[in-house]
Amino acid sequence: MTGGETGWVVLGAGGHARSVVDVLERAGQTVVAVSGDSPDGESWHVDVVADDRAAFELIAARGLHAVVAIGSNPARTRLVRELVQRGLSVPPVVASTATVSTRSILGAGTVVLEHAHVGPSSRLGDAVVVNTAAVVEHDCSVGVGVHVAPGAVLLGGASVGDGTLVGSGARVLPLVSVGAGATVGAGAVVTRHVADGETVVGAPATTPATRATRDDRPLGGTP
Ligand SMILES: CC(=O)SCCNC(=O)CCNC(=O)[C@H](O)C(C)(C)COP(=O)(O)OP(=O)(O)OC[C@H]1O[C@@H](n2cnc3c(N)ncnc32)[C@H](O)[C@@H]1OP(=O)(O)O
Repeated sequence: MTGGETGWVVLGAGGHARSVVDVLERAGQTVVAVSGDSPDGESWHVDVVADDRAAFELIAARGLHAVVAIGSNPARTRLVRELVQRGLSVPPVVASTATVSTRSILGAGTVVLEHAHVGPSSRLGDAVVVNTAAVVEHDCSVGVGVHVAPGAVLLGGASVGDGTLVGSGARVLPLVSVGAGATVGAGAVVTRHVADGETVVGAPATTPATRATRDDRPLGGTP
C-alpha cells in the first residue's frame, strides 16, 4: 500500500466506495471518513462528510490521503484532477491481495482491488480502477480514468484509451488497442482495434449495430 499511515478520506459513498474502504482497512489503513450520500441508504462505520468540498477541507486540514471511489469514469477522473490541482495527496491504492509489478507505473488515484494483477512494464494513468481479480498483463498501456471491471483481462501489450470501460470478464487480446471513451461489454473477446467511443460485445467482439445489420440481411441475400 502506498500512502503511509496517516489516514484516508474516501470520496464516494456507494458500492465501489464500500469495496475501496474494505481494501484500505484490510491493508491496515485507517479510513477517517467517506463523503457524499449513500445511494442505497447503507449505513457507515466511519464518519460521513456531506460533500466533496467538506472532504477537501478535511483532507487539507489534517494532511490526510484521498482516494476517489466513484464508479463513473468521468466523475472519478474530474475529482482526482481537482485533488491533484489542489496539491492534496492522492496516492495509488493497492489491495493486500493484489500483485503489482515493481516495474509498472500507477497514476495518481489509481486503485487496484483484491486479487487483481498488474504486470511489468505496464503504465496506468490517473484515476484508473483495476477491479477485483482483473488482470493487466505486461507491457499494457491504460489511459486516464479507465475501469477494468472485475475479472477482465488485458493481455500483453494491449492498450486502452482514456475513460474506457472494459466490462467484467472481457478479454482484450495481445497488442490489440481499444480507443478512448469506448465500452467493451461484459464477457467480450476483443480481437481487433476498437475505435474511440465505440461499444463492442460478444466473442469476437463487434458493435451491437453491426450484429443487427448482419442478422437483418435477407436470407441468402448479398450484403
Ligand atoms: C463491481 C462491479 O459491479 S463493476 C461493474 C462493471 N460493469 C460491467 O462489467 C457491465 C458492462 N456492461 C455491459 O456489458 C452492457 O450490457 C453494455 C454496456 C455492453 C450494453 O449496455 P446497454 O447499452 O444498456 O445495452 P442493452 O442492455 O440495451 O443491450 C443491447 C443489446 O446488446 C446485447 N448485450 C448487452 N450486453 C451484452 C454483452 N455484454 N454481451 C453480449 N451481448 C450484450 C443485449 O442482449 C441487447 O441485444 P438485443 O438488442 O439483441 O436484445
